[in-house]
Amino acid sequence: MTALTYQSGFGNQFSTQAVAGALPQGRNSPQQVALGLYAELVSGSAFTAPRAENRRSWLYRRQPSVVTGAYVPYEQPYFKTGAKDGVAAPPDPLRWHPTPVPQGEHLDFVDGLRTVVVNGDVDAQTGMAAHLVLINRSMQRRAFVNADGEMLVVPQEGALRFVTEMGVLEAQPGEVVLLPRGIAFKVEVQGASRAYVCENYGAPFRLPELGPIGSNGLANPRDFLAPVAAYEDSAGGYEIIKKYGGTLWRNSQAGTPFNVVAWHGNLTPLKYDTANFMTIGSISFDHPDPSIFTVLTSPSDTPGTANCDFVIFPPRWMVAEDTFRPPWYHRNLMSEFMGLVYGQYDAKPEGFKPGGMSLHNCMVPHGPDAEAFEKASNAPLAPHKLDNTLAFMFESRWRFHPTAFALQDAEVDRAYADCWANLSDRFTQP
Ligand SMILES: O=C(O)Cc1cc(O)ccc1O
Ligand SMILES: [Fe+2]
Repeated sequence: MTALTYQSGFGNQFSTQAVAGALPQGRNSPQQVALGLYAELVSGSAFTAPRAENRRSWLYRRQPSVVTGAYVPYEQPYFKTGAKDGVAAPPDPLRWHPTPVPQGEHLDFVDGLRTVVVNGDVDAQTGMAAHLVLINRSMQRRAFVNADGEMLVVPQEGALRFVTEMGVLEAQPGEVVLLPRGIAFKVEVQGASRAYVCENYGAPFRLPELGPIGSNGLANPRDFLAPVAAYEDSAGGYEIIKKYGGTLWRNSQAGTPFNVVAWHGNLTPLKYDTANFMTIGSISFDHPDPSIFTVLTSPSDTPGTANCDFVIFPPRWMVAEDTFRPPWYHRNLMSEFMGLVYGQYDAKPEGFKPGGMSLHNCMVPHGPDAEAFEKASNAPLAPHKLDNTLAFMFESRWRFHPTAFALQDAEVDRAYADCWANLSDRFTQP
């Protein structure tokens, strides 16, 4: 396998062609595109969105994507959409042990998707879903198009290869991939693989403002990598699975959707290696808010109150003096869904396993388990590296509703609340 080529920079205006002369120069839509190609525009924002938020790309392809078959419904009962597909959210903290990848049945990226929590309303373009995807089979002559939202994929076990209309990307655990709304892709695996997915129905993810941090730091724009144009040459039909308004549809078409010979623009799949995240933390005292770990944010219409923040807890030094260093006990207006890619999470060193998940919804109290509290309250405060660890959080202003799958079929940790039971009343009256 040869190493893939990428182009660097979040939101850049990229130009790429797989065949010399395919990309029009000086205009987007010449009377005749070179090499017999068709021009097609994909808009990821309203035409009139402000320049900083405007996303669109021009695709030059062998056939326009309108050449396809008629859609019929497709059954995938575990792929859910919006708050309406969840059950009443109990006000308890919830945690799940890792769900193994099943071996008996063939599961690709589409059939292996298991929605865990949902909020919002896809028709109102608000909210998101957090899914697990359990994969043991590559998509072959099959592509997926999600008109409901962009997808942020967080591989947890196994490397994933994404063939997209705009080219090919590979990602392994520690890296993440952002797939824009409406762009066709398929996922190839080498063996049993598991990933977390954020499906974002709202405003597209962007880099957070840096405020007093300045012009550098956190996720730097150049570390986001876009693919170069690549097209499939092999003949034969394709099945397209399309998610549209919370319903899945399928069709058959004679050609491949991966027929884009050249493209330019700023709407593109991206990958990002979290090892490149420039982490900031306290160098004096106190535990800062986790917003310092924001990689990407999907804003809502209320300033500072995200539809979804993607936050990571990467390897970092803990040096704060006279401080309880792990997260504090807290209740949060925002709702917190977490996963663990590898290693240990400092607030729950034993109970939260790689591949597991937790849900601390709006105003649900949570914090370090009794063991972590005991340890951190008594540890010598020498500089200490939290190493070989990567947890993440999808944080949303909208309360998450677990799905029936999450509460009935997944590995719910029925004893989760016990992890705080030993936090006894230690008050001593002076
Ligand atoms: O609850 C959690 O584990 C996530 C979290 C981490 C942190 O450092 C501060 C607040 C917070 O919600
Ligand atoms: Fe929290």
